Amino acid sequence: MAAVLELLGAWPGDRRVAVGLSGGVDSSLTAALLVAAGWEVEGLTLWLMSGKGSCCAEGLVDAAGICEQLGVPHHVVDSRARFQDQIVDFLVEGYGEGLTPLPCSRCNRAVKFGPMLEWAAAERGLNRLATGHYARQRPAGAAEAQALPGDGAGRHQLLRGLDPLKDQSYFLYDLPQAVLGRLVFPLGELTKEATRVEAARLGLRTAEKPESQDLCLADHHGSMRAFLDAYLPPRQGEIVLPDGTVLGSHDGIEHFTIGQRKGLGVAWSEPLHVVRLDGAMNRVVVAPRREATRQACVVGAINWVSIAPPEQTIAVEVQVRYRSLPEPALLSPLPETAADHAADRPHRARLDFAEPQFSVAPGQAAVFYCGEVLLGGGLIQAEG
Ligand SMILES: Nc1ncnc2c1ncn2[C@@H]1O[C@H](COP(=O)(O)OP(=O)(O)OP(=O)(O)O)[C@@H](O)[C@H]1O
Repeated sequence: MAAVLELLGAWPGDRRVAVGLSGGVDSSLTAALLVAAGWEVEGLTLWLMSGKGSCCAEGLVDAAGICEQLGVPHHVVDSRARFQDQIVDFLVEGYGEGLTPLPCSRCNRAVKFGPMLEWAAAERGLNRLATGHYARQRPAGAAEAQALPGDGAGRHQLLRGLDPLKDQSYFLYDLPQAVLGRLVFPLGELTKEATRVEAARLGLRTAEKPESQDLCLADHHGSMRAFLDAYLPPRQGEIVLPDGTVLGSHDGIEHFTIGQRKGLGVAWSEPLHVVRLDGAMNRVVVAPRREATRQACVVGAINWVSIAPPEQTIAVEVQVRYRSLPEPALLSPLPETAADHAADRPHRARLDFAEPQFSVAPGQAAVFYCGEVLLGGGLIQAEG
């Protein structure tokens, strides 16, 4: 803990900071550490959803309680409309089209970090934001000289959190440089275990709160299935082999994901996996495992973080899911199309995996690393 306090104590420049408080133990300790290191802290909670539960009313109360305990101001910003528009509607639309959309990175960019920084600057004159994410940020200039497969000059770097089991850098790949340069992640240096121990030692009232699920919407609705059922009416369709042979039926493609084997409800001579979700035909396509891997994929809407957009093929390690292991791949930039050019994330690339990959799901993020440094990331595109 002494090392974190030392790091925060030596942080260059402005020591006034808004802390994003969810009411959980991670953000509580983040605020407590910054206070202990002598920073001027104000708590900021985004009200994301109506209802009870730790993500809603309960979270707001716990966040207010922590601020009271630490003797710092607390602010609540009603962001329910933005969350509904940017996350809930986006998810429902994506699942309906047969994607496996990733809400968290989008939420961090469009709902949390950008809007929190804007609010803090406009309303409180605070230009820095801290959160309880397990990731690390190295300000441009402070970045240690390190061999990266691209030009990292003048860029703020994003690094994995030191706890390999909690590292959340994957969900932060889409943050723009202007945002990254204003962030502080005190917990990136800690393990989750150390966070719990320190929160208990400091007597923080949220120290014993149970870990939330990876996805807040699943927490809120009880399960992902319950969330989807609330928004998408059941739509009966077929489960088929790639040649069109009908093996069974389903009640909505949104309940399946690429690579899934269990719960298909079809019998075949060998185990089958979901290989494609066909939104137009409302079909789930299944095949034996050997047909469920991909040697390559196209990634779009890339956000380059710790290096400038490369002009040539580079070697990276890539994660195609939050919980997947980093795998070696070659990344080759693709020419921009007119549609790419119009978008705010114009860069696309092709990934050639060293080994065939399983569970490469359109809609999920492919995030590129060089060791602990997050280089960039983008969204896996549907085939063809
Ligand atoms: N509604 C919110 N308002 C403000 N900041 C938030 C909110 N939700 C999350 N955050 C910030 O993002 C960080 C990571 O959020 P995540 O949902 O992954 O929670 P977590 O890892 O369970 O953390 P915590 O224990 O603080 O809830 C939090 O630690 C907090 O700083």
